[in-house]
Amino acid sequence: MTANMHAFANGAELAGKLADKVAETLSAAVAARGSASIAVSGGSTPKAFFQALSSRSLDWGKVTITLVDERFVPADNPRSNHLLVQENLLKDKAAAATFLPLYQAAASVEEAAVIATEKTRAVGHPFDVAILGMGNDGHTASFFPGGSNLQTALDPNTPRGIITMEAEGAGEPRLTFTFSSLQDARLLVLHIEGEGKKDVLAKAEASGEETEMPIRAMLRRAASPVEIYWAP
Ligand SMILES: O=C1O[C@H](COP(=O)(O)O)[C@@H](O)[C@H](O)[C@H]1O
Repeated sequence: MTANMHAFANGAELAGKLADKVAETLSAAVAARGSASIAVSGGSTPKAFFQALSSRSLDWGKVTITLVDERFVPADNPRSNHLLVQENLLKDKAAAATFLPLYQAAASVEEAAVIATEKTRAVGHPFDVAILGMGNDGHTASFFPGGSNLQTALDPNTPRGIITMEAEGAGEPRLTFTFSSLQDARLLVLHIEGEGKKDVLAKAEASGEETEMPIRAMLRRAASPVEIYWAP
């Protein structure tokens, strides 16, 4: 519905300011409801933000962290989003948080999605914070153009939870929270960096099918305003 642009001079400044905003939102959630939840993205962009957030003082013991999406690979795989979070966020002060992984050592990705949905059922009604990324193809979470379950993932009537996604641009089969799970986060952030991503965002903001650039679903239909954090 609404998107607000927050532009910073560089990635380090963005990481610090976003960490401040997220820490403030999580602290307010703990004060208001006794606990807080955050779903974060993987990929190459969020590393500095994770490191900044891990140093912020708040009652991390009352915070649950999960992933927006994950590859169907175990946590020791270099492409695992869990590994990225483990190495960059679940340390320092944030080591006291509870982490709920999406990957499950199940026989199939479909079975893993069912188990992950069950294990994350208690959080995210709505999430206090959801941090989205965006690929150069306009995907967010694992909502890939041409994805096997894309229509279901983007359907506002698909319940909260995790579904599978396979797509040419995705590499491994994926596990992803659905659109309905993420779009009403109390703080909904799109974190992107670089001139290239700014151009992709401009294209996404223009007219066109959601299925061609699935980030459009968030930009157009999310119940919460999308707070865009960008740096060159
Ligand atoms: O595949 C993924 O990529 C996107 C964007 O990643 P980036 O490397 O361009 O920052 C990310 O948001 C998503 O969580 C991840 O699984």
